[in-house]
Amino acid sequence: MTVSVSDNDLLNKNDSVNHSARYPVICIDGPSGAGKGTVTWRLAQVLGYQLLDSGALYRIVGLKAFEAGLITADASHLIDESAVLALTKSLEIAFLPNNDSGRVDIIVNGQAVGDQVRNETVGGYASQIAVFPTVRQALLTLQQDMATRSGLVADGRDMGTVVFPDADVKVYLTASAEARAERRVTQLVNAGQAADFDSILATIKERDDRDENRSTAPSKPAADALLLDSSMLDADAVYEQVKRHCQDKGLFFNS
Ligand SMILES: Nc1ncnc2c1ncn2[C@@H]1O[C@H](COP(=O)(O)OP(=O)(O)O)[C@@H](O)[C@H]1O
Ligand SMILES: Nc1ccn([C@@H]2O[C@H](COP(=O)(O)OP(=O)(O)O)[C@@H](O)[C@H]2O)c(=O)n1
Repeated sequence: MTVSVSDNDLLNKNDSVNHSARYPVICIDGPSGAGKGTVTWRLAQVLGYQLLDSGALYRIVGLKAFEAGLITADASHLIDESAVLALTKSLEIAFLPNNDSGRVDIIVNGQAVGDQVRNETVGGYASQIAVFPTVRQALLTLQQDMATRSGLVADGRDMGTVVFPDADVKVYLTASAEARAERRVTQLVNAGQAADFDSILATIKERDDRDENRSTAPSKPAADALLLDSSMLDADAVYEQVKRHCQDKGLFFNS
């Protein structure tokens, strides 16, 4: 697998203040719906850093594994790890930051992958293949390589624990499962789609359970992470707290 990122205005804006050979890395980990993507995007924009949406990598592999018949939606049969690994290695992925959506667009083997990859079902596929150590290993160095060109804000489950253990800033963003399910309902309703709170809550809890209890790189706070519960905070308040923490760790903000 290869991953590339477009050289657009999101990248390297802050290069003038980063003269060291090692670029700053900010890790934002936590469960689904905690608000990681929202604060990651804003930090990347303000700081001019590159953005790593690591969940998108697992989502792409999960979707392609489902399409290839390697996994089922109900996680009912034993998955062939070596087949998922071979598929992972065959993928060429490009990320293109999209200012309209506040997310990265994803190109796989030259073809744009639509919004489908962001839905809850594909999140479930992702968490099925994310348990495999060999698949995680195949994704490791290409994630780490993204910190060699500019500052990086990395969003995921194991950014602070496994991928960037020496990161300058680590945040573990949580919220109650109910608050996160409510956000997903609002998101779907705003997109004109039907949303059932109870089934979304059940799906979120199932994914939390799989992500937190797998043996390789489980979702958990790094020992040196700031723990932030966003249940009672809006997105601006979360950003301000994370920004303050970054400043405490020596990162410079122009605005
Ligand atoms: N602090 C917050 N309070 C309420 N809603 C939020 C907050 N942060 C993000 N959201 C909204 O919740 C949804 C999920 O946020 P997102 O950043 O995608 O979470 P994650 O990346 O952790 O899954 C989005 O619709 C987003 O606009
Ligand atoms: N660093 C990461 C990122 C995601 N993942 C897996 O990929 C799934 C989708 O991640 P995501 O970050 O896109 O999900 P959301 O938090 O946006 O719902 C997670 O539920 C994890 O199973 C992972 O194992 N490690």
